[in-house]
Amino acid sequence: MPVQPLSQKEIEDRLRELPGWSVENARLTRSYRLPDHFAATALVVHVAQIQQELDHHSDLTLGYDTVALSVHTHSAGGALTEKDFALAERVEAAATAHGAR
Ligand SMILES: C[C@H](O)[C@H](O)[C@H]1CNC2=NC(N)=NC(=O)C2=N1
Repeated sequence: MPVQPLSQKEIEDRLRELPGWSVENARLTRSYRLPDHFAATALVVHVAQIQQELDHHSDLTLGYDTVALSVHTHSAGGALTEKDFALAERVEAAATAHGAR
């Protein structure tokens, strides 16, 4: 079943539940600072596991002590959908566990 684009109101409501996340260039976006490079790398691996589990994949960028991600739903023509917010919620919990801020 195709996943439906969220309305602007739904997106704004969801964003209120996800501090630090925003919509940039029509993609749901967040960047994190980690304690060191190894912690940042571990978060990337954890996010990769979550993405495989959800079958939904962000663009992920690893820096020295930073991890940045952005996501939209390819199969909805690049719109934001429930899948993007479900991924963001899982990533947010993982990031906290890895000491991200
Ligand atoms: C076949 C596979 O389920 C699809 O290609 C999935 C994989 N990961 C995905 N990730 C994202 N961000 N959008 C998609 O539409 C998408 N589709």
